[in-house]
Amino acid sequence: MKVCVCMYETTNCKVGCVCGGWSMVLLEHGMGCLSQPGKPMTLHHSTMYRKSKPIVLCTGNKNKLKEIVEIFGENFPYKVDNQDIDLPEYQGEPEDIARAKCELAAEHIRGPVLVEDVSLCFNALGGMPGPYIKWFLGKCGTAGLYKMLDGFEDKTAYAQCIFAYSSGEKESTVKIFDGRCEGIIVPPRGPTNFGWDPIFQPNGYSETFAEMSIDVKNTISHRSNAIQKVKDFLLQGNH
Ligand SMILES: O=c1[nH]c(=O)c2ncn([C@@H]3O[C@H](COP(=O)(O)OP(=O)(O)OP(=O)(O)O)[C@@H](O)[C@H]3O)c2[nH]1
Ligand SMILES: [Mg+2]
Repeated sequence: MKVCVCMYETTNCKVGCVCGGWSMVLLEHGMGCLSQPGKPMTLHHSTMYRKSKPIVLCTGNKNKLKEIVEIFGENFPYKVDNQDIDLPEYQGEPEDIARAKCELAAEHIRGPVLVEDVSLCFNALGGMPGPYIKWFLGKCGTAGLYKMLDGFEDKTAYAQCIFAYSSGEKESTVKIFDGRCEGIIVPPRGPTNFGWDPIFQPNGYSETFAEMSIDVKNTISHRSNAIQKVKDFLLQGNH
């Protein structure tokens, strides 16, 4: 990261911002910065948008993409492009799968990338199917997934969404953001257009993800919890 030292005094910034090369431009434009000396700057959103490289979100899942775009919202200051690259997913712990997927995406894109990997974890099964939910869903369907818990009293589960971000720079480390939503597995209810939504009923709600409005899902979901962390990270000037 290039280090800039602010040489201009503004109301908010006196000296020494570490800002990835932006402060001169911004300060010459009279925009100032909002950070404490030595801390990353919070930059003016529209300027960030114009100056920074787009973040490439690598996913082939249109439902995910729709939710991600909605959760980022209109005021998200970075341009996010989508590329449907078929990235191999290794076996292992969810975080390791997301990290490996992100490294492959960064190699391919050679720029800033975000990937997402989702797990549905049944507590009675020690967290399985977890990251393999896609394959279980494909082979057993939602009703079959519910039946997997027939022999267990414990129907509790959690949905986990891991975002992984890489700046795409050589030797940059992958940053992980883990978001979860606790709930129970129920017989399928509601529209069937997105994965296992019909069998996941989040705690505190009487509707499954599939039955509730997308606005409600997007405020409580595993995905929205993870994206909030991604947003906080990026808005601290980390992109
Ligand atoms: O009902 C759902 N509500 C959700 O909120 C949700 N998020 C993901 N999924 C499904 O869970 C598996 C994850 O696998 P996954 O993370 O590898 O996704 P994917 O392979 O479809 O896309 P990607 O890897 O290209 O991003 C896939 O079957 C997804 O369809 C969801 N189902
Ligand atoms: Mg996948």
